[in-house]
Amino acid sequence: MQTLKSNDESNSEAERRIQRLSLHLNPIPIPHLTWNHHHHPLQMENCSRGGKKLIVDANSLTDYMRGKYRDIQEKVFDYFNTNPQLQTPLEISKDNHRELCMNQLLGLVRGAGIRPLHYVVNDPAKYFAILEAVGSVDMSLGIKMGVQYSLWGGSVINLGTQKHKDKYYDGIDNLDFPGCFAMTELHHGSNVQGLQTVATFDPITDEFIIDTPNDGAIKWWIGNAAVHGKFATVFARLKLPNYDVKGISDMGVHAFIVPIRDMKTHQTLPGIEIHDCGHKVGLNGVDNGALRFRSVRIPRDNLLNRFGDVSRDGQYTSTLPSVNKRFGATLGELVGGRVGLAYSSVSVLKVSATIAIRYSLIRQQFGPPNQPEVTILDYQSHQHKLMPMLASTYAFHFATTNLVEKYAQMKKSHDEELVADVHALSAGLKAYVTSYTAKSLSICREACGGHGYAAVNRFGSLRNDHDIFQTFEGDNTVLLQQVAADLLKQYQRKFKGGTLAATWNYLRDSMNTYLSQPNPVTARWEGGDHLRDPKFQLDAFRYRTSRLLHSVAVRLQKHSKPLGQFGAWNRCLNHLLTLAESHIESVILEKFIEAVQSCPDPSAQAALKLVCDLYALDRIWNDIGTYRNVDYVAPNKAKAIHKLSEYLSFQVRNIAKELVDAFDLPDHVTRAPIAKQSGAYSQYTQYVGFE
Ligand SMILES: Cc1cc2nc3c(=O)[nH]c(=O)nc-3n(C[C@H](O)[C@H](O)[C@H](O)COP(=O)(O)OP(=O)(O)OC[C@H]3O[C@@H](n4cnc5c(N)ncnc54)[C@H](O)[C@@H]3O)c2cc1C
Repeated sequence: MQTLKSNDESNSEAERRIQRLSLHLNPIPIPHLTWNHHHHPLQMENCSRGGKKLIVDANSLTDYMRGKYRDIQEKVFDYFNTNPQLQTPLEISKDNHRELCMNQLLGLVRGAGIRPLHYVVNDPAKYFAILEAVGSVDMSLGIKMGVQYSLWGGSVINLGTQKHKDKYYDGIDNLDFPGCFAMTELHHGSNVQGLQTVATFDPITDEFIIDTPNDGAIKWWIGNAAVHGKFATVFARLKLPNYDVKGISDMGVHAFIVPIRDMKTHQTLPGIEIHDCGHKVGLNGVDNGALRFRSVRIPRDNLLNRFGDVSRDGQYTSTLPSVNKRFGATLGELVGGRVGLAYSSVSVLKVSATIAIRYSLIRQQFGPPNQPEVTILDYQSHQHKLMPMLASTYAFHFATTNLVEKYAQMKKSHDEELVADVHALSAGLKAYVTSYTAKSLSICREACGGHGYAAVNRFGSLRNDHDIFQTFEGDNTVLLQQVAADLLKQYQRKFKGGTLAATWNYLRDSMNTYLSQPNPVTARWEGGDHLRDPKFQLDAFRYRTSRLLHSVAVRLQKHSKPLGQFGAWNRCLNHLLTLAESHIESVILEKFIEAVQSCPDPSAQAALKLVCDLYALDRIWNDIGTYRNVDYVAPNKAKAIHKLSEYLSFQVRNIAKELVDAFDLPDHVTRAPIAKQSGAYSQYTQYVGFE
């Protein structure tokens, strides 16, 4: 068995070995940051592992990355740090976890005095910052808070009118009115228009009668329903007596406030049956339940009537002309949940990457005979696992921060284009980021070997709790199709001479470039300056998206005659999903490049540029087959891209410590003993009981 050695024990032999390990990587000088207005020379130092290493000041990087709302995040961290009774233990039963989670939320609101609904309404970016911090205390708590404030609170605020705000705002905010968001049914999750619960208007009593017409319509998976909820926003088909035809008209899916438990006794109200959805793969601090309604009467006022209303005499009114438009507007108001998930998923990725990288910097395994062992992050394979992931974490940080800003702007301006933009962008980023994080959590666990499997080192709970982020608030495969559909709409608009929404603007130029063949001269350019030029990188991403968009549009047209629209869509589905992902990658890169360019500190800017180049080139390399197939990249260039991305991984490894430090996650947030910033091994041995 190899003996464990501390970090300090590296000596010149080990350094020489690492140098040998990295000899195949020709150092390529870091190109001038031509867009750096400050023109400070970049500071480099000789690296013990060979080559040059950037000198990075993690603090200035943190200052740049840190959102405006760090103070409130620290308030959350401090509150839980100083209230150990509110920290979630590693082993806890489902029922205890649910109670603890409710107490954590009560503590946050009534103990720490943080009022999330206030921020949902007035400062959404601050609300998402709180959600992020709370999620890193316990992801169940983040979701519980999301159910109460984004979903239950958000539906009342965004789908209701002033009378609803007057009646419910304070109770939701101070948790007197814990509530649920009851959309999904046993038979329908993604296809919300297929919901079957009904709300029939009774003009005699001026009430709606809520019914579950069959078992397929039982509301399922409803967070906060099994134990704590007193109210639910129930999505149901609004039915009205139609006197003209002596029948009933279906006005489509609407939202209704339904009290489900008695305010005083907490007993389930008559006509309502509630069951527990049971033990889950993760998020067991959230009490998901199933609800059945049998002729449950609620006042007419409980219809959340912003987009459609029913008068005392049973007349339906709406400013929106069709069922589809009303449905679109209703769901459009709920994108906040998606924005929050994308943003929180990045924070899960930050925690996971921090644990894996900090540990990989102290862990040593193997070495040349009779020589000190090598730090595992110096293995090329390990760099390949973790460095592009670290680069992606940075990329997602800037992309989701931008999304949050856009969302906050949209809430203020209600500008129609911005609404459409945020809708598609939130769908795309939520799908892309949560899928990436889910895969990365397994990679991080594996990168930490056996110790990654100890529950105390977090990967198990992070993976289990986060996994469902891929499904709720819109299944990722379904969301990507919305992005593809939106791109096709924009594409058609372009050919009709219309304008493009801001996020898709690039398509105007790149579609034109695409329609000509790739340039055979630039296809051969392989110099480091060229490959690290943001213009080359963005062009390559956008070219791929434009090409996929054009080709799928042609294919859809071809297949729609024999197969119909639905059949044609299904025939091209994988192509459409690749298109959506490619587009989202372009947007992420664009936001990253903008963030690098606006960074005021030269050392932080140089570090970000390195990371951004790795993000871009690694993605291009991952999809090199596509680029080669159309001769966008000649064989020599493909080889240069591969070599450069390996080299960049190596360079990023050199500043990996500073890069994870810049996430600014204190040990009491990362919590894993193997990732402690000092004495990791001793904390780990103490955890299992050694003195
Ligand atoms: C822990 C948890 C908490 C939840 N909390 C709530 C809550 O509080 N309130 C609430 O209303 N709901 C809640 N949900 C429900 C959740 O929103 C749904 O599960 C989600 O929307 C997906 O729907 P589904 O389960 O019906 O999946 P399905 O739509 O049945 O999807 C199953 C599979 O089919 C694929 N698929 C479906 N449609 C298509 C298509 N058109 N093209 C290609 N593939 C397709 C999907 O990609 C997926 O892989 C929760 C769920 C869970 C597990």
